Amino acid sequence: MKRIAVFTSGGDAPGMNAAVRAVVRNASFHDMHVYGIRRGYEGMIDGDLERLERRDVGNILHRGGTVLKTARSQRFMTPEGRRSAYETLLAHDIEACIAIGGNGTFTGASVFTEEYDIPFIGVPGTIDNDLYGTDLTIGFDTAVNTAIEAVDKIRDTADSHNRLFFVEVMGRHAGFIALNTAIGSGAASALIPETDTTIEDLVEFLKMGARRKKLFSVVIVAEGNKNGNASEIAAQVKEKFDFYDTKVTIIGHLQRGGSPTALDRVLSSRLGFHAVEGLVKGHKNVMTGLVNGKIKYTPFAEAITKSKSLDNDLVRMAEILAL
Ligand SMILES: Nc1ncnc2c1ncn2[C@@H]1O[C@H](COP(=O)(O)OP(=O)(O)OP(=O)(O)O)[C@@H](O)[C@H]1O
Ligand SMILES: O=P(O)(O)OC[C@H]1O[C@](O)(CO)[C@@H](O)[C@@H]1O
Ligand SMILES: [Mg+2]
Repeated sequence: MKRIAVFTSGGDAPGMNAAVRAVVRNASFHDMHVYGIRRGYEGMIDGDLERLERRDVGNILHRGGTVLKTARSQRFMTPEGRRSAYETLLAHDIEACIAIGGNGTFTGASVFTEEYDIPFIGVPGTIDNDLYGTDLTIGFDTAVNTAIEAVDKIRDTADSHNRLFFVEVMGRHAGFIALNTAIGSGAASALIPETDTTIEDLVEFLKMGARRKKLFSVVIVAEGNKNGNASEIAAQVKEKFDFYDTKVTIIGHLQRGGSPTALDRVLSSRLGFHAVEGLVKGHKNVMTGLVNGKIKYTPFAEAITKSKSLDNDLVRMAEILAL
């Protein structure tokens, strides 16, 4: 294999640049030419790509965001868009692609590789950590660290004013960020999509805290939880229990930016490096993951259809430690 392409797609995640660097450097080691496609599938459709050499990916490992830019592409969802993307790859004699993104990106790759015979290897890059076939995704650790730092600050002011704060964190369909933020910041509770905590349950829990002289409280709300957004939940709780002065903070896209943590830098480097190793060994249409500390290749079909379950022990522990 002589010419490959790499691109980032979906939401950006801290560590994507480290993964791009690892792909380019290892592919160069194997005497391959690498093309960087800008703006994910959008750039693939538009022919927006250029050759990347070793020096082109210097000084990016520590930077957040993605130097290749990213996009959510409506056009790639159509057969016409995917045909244009294929024509771009043909025109540049690209023999394989390395896709850095989340479940949507690999769903797109799966559809594309059923239509066209070009091998793809996936690198899990999403702050949501919602991919089966890897214990961690690129950007998750940095996002959790950012959220915890924010909650530490909220605690100071919540404590000073005896207030109840609802802090909303990202996680479209998954509670990994919320649960880990709650544990790491010592929050009273986490409302996550994977559990069935109702407003009544939460109110009972907060009442118990108040009886135990808890003068302030922080509740972490995953955006994908079943009770609504943080403001809606705050309003419902206030109606049933108005002991605390209640405030809402949405951390939002702060969680997607910033320099990657050490863990994310090493993870991204390993996954990017082994994506190229996978291609060299003849793997195709698989996602490179890290399972129990070891590199594992999981077919796209499994990575996107199987769901990664939350560790129930962590859920139980979070509840007990918060009491
Ligand atoms: N069924 C599909 N068919 C074709 N392309 C798809 C499909 N699903 C997703 N894609 C492509 O993958 C892109 C990225 O997906 P998505 O926006 O869901 O982000 P993601 O990769 O899941 O990352 P993140 O969740 O971190 O934002 C989509 O914008 C679209 O171009
Ligand atoms: O930046 P956008 O396109 O609004 O996407 C936000 C979504 O992307 C993610 O950050 C990553 O999937 C989700 O947690 C969040 O719901
Ligand atoms: Mg996703």
